[in-house]
Amino acid sequence: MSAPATHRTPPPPPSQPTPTRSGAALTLLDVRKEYAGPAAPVHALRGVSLSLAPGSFTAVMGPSGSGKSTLLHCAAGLDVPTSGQVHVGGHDISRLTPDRLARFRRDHVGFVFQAYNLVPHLSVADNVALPVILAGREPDLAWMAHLLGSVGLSGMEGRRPGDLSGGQAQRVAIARALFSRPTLVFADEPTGALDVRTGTEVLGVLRDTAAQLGQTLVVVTHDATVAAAAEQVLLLADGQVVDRIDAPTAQLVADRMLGLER
Ligand SMILES: Nc1ncnc2c1ncn2[C@@H]1O[C@H](COP(=O)(O)OP(=O)(O)OP(=O)(O)O)[C@@H](O)[C@H]1O
Repeated sequence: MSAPATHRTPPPPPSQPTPTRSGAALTLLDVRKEYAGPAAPVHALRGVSLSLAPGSFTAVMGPSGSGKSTLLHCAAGLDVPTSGQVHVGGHDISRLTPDRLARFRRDHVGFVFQAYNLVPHLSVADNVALPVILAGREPDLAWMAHLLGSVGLSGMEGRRPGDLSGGQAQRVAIARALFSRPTLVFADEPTGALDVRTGTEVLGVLRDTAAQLGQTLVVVTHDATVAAAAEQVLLLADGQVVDRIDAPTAQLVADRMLGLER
C-alpha cells in the first residue's frame, strides 16, 4: 500500500502524494465528500488519496467525526464521493449509475457492521445465503459449510440470531460478508459491541478467513488493540489521512491517537 506517511515518523503535512494505481486492490484519488449541514456544508473527506495492495489488512482510526465511516462507505460503493475517484480492479466506481454500483457491491464487496444486521426470523444458514439468493444465484452449500466451519459456527446452521451470543452473531455477519467471495471486505467497528476477549476472537476470525481467501480487508476501529492486528494503520483527522503506521503495536497506535486528540 502506498499512503501518505512513513514508518514511525511524525505526521506529514496534509498534502498527500498520488499513489500508483497499477496492481492495487483499491485506490482512492483525491476523494472529497461534503454533506449538507444546517448552516454550511460539512466537509467529511477533504482529499483522501491512498492505495491498498491485494490481500492487505488495513485499520482506519481517528477521532470521532474525522471521516472514518464516510471513507469506508465511499470506498465500498455504499456512498458516492462529491469529487475524486475510487478505483477497484481498474474501474472507477465513483461515477457508476446506482444500478451498476449495486451490482458492483454485490459482486465485489463484503461489509460487516457493528450491529450485525441479521434478519431475526431467518436461520444462520439463510442469513449467510441471503445476499446471494437476493442476487438470483444458487447458494453453494459446500462453500457455506466450509465458511461456517472457518468462523467456528459448524452445527449452528439452523439457529436463529436471537439464540446466538454477540460474538456468534458477528461471526454469522462475517460469514455472510464473505459468502459471495468478494475481493474487498470492509468492517465498521466490527468488535464495538463485543467484550474485549470476544472482540479479539472475532477479529482473529475475520482476519484469518480474509487472509485464507486472499481478500483485501479494511477495518474501522476505535480500539488500538484491534488496529494493532492490521498490517498498517491509517490515521484520519478532519477528513484527511494524516499518518500511517506500518507494523503497528497497540502502544504505538494509542500514542499516535493521543497525539491527534491533543
Ligand atoms: N449523512 C450525513 N449528513 C450530514 N453530515 C454527516 C453525515 N454523515 C456524516 N456526517 C458528518 O461528517 C463528518 C464525518 O462523519 P463520519 O461518520 O464519517 O466520522 P467518523 O470518524 O466515522 O465518526 P465516529 O467515530 O464518531 O463514528 C462528521 O462531522 C459527521 O457529522
